[in-house]
Parts: sequence; C-alpha cells; structure tokens
Amino acid sequence: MSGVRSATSGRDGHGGRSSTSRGRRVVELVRRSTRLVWSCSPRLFVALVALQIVAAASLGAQVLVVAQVLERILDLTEAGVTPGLVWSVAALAGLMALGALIAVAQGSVRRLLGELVARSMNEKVQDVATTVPLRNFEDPEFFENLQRVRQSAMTRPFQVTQGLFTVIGTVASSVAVGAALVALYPWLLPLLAVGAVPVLLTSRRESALEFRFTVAQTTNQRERTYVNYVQTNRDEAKEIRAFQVSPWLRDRYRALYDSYLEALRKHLGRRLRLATLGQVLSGVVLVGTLLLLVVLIANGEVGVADAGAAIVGIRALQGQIQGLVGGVQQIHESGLYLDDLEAFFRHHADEATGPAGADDLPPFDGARIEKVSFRYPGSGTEALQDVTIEVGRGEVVAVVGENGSGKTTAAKVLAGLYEPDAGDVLWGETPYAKLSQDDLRSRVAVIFQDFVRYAFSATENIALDRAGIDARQDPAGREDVRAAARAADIDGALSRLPHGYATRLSRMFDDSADLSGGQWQRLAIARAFYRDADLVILDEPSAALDPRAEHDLFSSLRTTLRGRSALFISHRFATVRGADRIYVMDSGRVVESGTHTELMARRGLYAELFELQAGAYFPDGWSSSAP
Ligand SMILES: Nc1ncnc2c1ncn2[C@@H]1O[C@H](COP(=O)(O)OP(=O)(O)OP(=O)(O)O)[C@@H](O)[C@H]1O
Repeated sequence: MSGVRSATSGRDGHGGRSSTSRGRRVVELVRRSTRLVWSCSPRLFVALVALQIVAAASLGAQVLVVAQVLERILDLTEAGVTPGLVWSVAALAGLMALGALIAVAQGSVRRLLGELVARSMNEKVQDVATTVPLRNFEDPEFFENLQRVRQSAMTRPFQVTQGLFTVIGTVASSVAVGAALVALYPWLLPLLAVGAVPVLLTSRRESALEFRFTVAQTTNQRERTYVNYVQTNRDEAKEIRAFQVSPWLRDRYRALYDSYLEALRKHLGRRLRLATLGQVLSGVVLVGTLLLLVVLIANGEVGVADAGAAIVGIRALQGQIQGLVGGVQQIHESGLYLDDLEAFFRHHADEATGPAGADDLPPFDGARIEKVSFRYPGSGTEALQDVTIEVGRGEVVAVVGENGSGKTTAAKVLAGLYEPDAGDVLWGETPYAKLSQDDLRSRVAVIFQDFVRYAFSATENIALDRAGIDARQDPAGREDVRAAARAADIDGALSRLPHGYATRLSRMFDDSADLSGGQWQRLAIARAFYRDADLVILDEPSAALDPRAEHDLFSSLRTTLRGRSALFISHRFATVRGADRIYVMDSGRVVESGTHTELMARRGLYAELFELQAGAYFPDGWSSSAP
C-alpha cells in the first residue's frame, strides 16, 4: 500500500517543475483523459467534438456579423433600413440561437459521457476491492486508499470529461474568435493571451492545494462516514436506542465535522487569495488592452464599427480564455486523482491476478494446513503458531477452543483466504499457492459466523447468482436451490414467504420480508450446501439455532454432505462429539487432537471444557453415562 502513497504524495504538480514540463504534463493529461473518455464511447466523443467545432465557428462568425450589423446601423441615417441590415440582424440572431441550442445538446452529451466514464472507473475500483487478497482488508492504509479512490472514482472522471471538453471547446472557440479579432486588429490577440497567463499559473497552484487537502482529510472523512453509517443503518438502530448511544455519536460526528470545517475554511481562504491574485493581474492586462483600443479609435486607426465588434470579440474571447483556464484546471486537478486511481489499480493489479500458469486443481484428496503460523498485519502477536489441521476425504472434522484461540483464522487459512507467514497449505499434496484461486474457491464453501445477509431474494441468497436470472423471480424456487434449503431445514419457511423464494429478504425495500436470526443462519448453511464444493467449512453454524434445529443439522450432516468433507467450528461440545477428529486450540496453537473418546480419556483441556459445559446442564454432577 505504501506504493500507492508514494505514487500520490508529493505530486502537487509544482515541486520545482519547469514551465516546459508543466506544459508537457497538461498535454499528457489531455492525452490520457482523451483515451479514457474515448474508450467509454467513441460515438459520443465524436459527437461532442463535432458540436464544439460548430459552436466555435458560430461564435467566430458572430463577431464578424456584429461588425457588419454595427456598420449598417451607423449607415442608417444615409441608407435607411436596407435588406442587408435585416439579413445581418437575422444572421446574428440565428447564430446566437444556434449557439444556445448547441450548448444544451453539449450539456446532455457531456453528462452521459461523464456517467459512462464514472461507471467504468467505479467498476475498476470494485474489481480491485473484490479480488485483492483478504489480508489487505486488515490494513488501515488499504482502507484509506480504497475510500479515497472510491470517492474520486465517483466524481473525478466526470470532471476529467467536463474539463477535456471545455478545453476542446474553448480552444476551438478561441481560435475562431481570435481569427475574427486578427481580421479586425492584429495586435489585440497577443495582448489578450498575455492577460490569461497569471490566471493559468494561479489556477494550477489551486489544483495542487485541492488535492493535498483531500488527501489530508481522508481519515476524517472515513470516520465521519462510519459514524454517520452507524447512526443510520438498520442493524445498528436497535442498539443505538437501547444503549442511548446517539448523543455520544452525535457529539463525535459534530467534532469530526468541526475539525473538517476548520480545515476547509483555511483551505478555501488560501484558494480565494490565489484566485484573487490571478484575476487582478489578468484584469490589469485587459484594462491596458481596452485603453489601447480607445487610443486606436481616437487616432482613427480602427473604425467605430470594428472597434465595437472588437469589444464584443474581446468579451467573448475573455470568456473562452477563462473557460480554457477552468478546463485546464479541472483536468489538472482531476489528473492528480487519476494518478492516484491508476497507482491504486497498478499497485493491486498483480495481487489480483494470482499465480501465473496455475496448476489444474487435482481431484480432492483431503486438505490440510501444516505447521502454519500467521500474524494479522499490524498485530504484535501471532494468531496461529505452528498449527496443523487436516481434513481427509469424506471426513467431518471439528475445531474447538476458547474465544480468540485462533479457530476462525485457521479456517480462513484452510479456505485459502489468508496466506500463512510460515508453513504449508495443501490441497492433497499441492500447495494452494500453485493453484488457480478461482478454481480453489469454487471447490471450497465457507460460511462464517458473520455471514452476509444480502438484501436480495431468497433464491439469490442461496445460489448467489448461480441459479440464473429466471430462478430469482420464481416463487416456487428452483429444485437444486430447494434441495439445499431442505438440507438446511429452511425450505418450509422460505416457501411460506409472501413471494416464496422470490421474496426479497430485507426490510429496506418495499414488498420484502425478513427472517429470524436462526432462519438466516439456516439459509447461510443452505448457501454452503448449494455449492458443489469438495470441502465445506462452517464457522459456528449452530450459534443461532434452537436445540432441535441444531440436533437435526448435526445428526443429518453426513447425509447432507453426501461424502463431502467438512470442517466446522463450534463452542457446543454436544455437536462436536460425533466428529471424526477434533482439534482443540488454545492461544493460537493446536494443543490436543483426537476423537471425543480419546480426548476425554486424555483428561486435558477438551475434557475440562466439555465437563464445564455439561456441568451447566447437570449441576449435580455429570458422568459420561448421562444422557
Ligand atoms: N482482523 C484481525 N486483525 C487483528 N487481529 C485479529 C483479527 N481477527 C482476529 N484477530 C486476533 O487473532 C486471534 C485469533 O482470532 P480468531 O478470530 O481466529 O479466534 P477464534 O478462536 O475464532 O475466536 P471466537 O471463538 O471468539 O470466534 C485473536 O487474538 C484475535 O484478537
């Protein structure tokens, strides 16, 4: 992640760059923006450029027609209203109307293009976020970068599009109006160009300030978003009320916002001072140009009609140059974010691809983690130390241990979600690292304690898109989806929903329904059963189940698995008894393993925990002959 940081920090666009390299940077940014926008829709790109050219030509023509109109108006007393005057006025009105119409069309096309560019960038960010190794999500710096690029991907590509077309349009219009001005008086144009320089320079500095401000505020922004989310999210709503947390959260939100606003005020003050400096200097040059025009009229070197048209032209050109400066500023400002986005994509591209020339996944013949150690990024202690856990073909294996002993971490390593720092993770005898991650994921089904409750239909929640589009809307549920639901004993409840399997499971949307905690858990188990995986990993699958459901689940587990292997984590020793092998974890290590009978005979940690739990049911003393 530090790579992303270094790719963005210090890139303020100034840093002692010469004006040639600054010019090159703008050209390079225009080239990249053009490529980006073009790749999203060549057709709209061409349409927009064509519109810009027509708009520019109409603006240049307007200046010349104004000269004609003024000349004929000055002739009015001698010649009266001539057809030439009427035609000139009509041409001027027509050109102005055309300009206005083109502006409306440009607005629409720009908006569409902007959305297409934003979609493409957002999809790239989503691709990275959903494919990088899970370990990244343990790293605050990754989150920070992800948050920033996610935000920039939403708005900045749109701005690049806007900026690019503003530049194209204003350059074309400036050329057209400039040509008209040169025709009226050759020296006006260079003077006006000089006037634009101060604004150009200060606007570049403003862009750099803006980027630095955004980067500096990312942490604050993330925390505000989180506090806002907690206060407005459905899952948190009950606890917020029960624990009366809202005043504390509100204060926290307010404090974060205050600190952001203070920084924003300072930042805006700096931008305003810079903008004022640029505008004042450019204004001085413009006043000089207009005074020159007055002198030229007084000396009779320029006619009154031409001078009038020149003033109209200068006004138009000034508008174009300001637009050009704004466009360059927009591109430059967004360019810094584009760099940031591209650095993020580049940095994570290799991670997402997995091993080159991955081996074919051999038929399943057991999987194991062997002498594995693992430390979470930024954590001082090892979550796993020298851990070996094996699941043979057709075996049902359990992992038990106290909170924080490393069970979930071991399951994630076995599922191929975390790479260990030391030791091996093997599919049969092939290390996971040599296998295609996609193939591996398709052969392992994992249900975590905190499985996701998708606000989609029941079918989609089980099949996760594998059932096909039609099945999602089918209240009766497709047979394979129902078979998985039956195995997890949730078919009845889903069939009774208002739209059966097509019911959307969330109260967030109209015409939807929600399930109880235990029903959700059964649905998650159905999700694991639905996948045709060789290895099923269930992390506390029965935590929310009632005793009957739990008994049913485990008594039928082997039948349901139909010869597939399973590793399950549980705190309930009654469910663990029937496992082929039980691993007992303590402080990141496997301290015991064996069958229930073997472990009880050892009189170690397993026997202690088992008897502790059993004792709660049999306070007068538990014996292995108890029911
Ligand atoms: N994302 C994380 N970042 C840093 N440390 C973590 C993270 N997740 C877990 N840990 C730490 O790793 C150790 C093992 O956690 P793990 O979740 O594997 O335990 P567990 O046995 O599954 O616990 P439980 O029974 O409470 O679910 C704990 O000390 C925990 O604090």
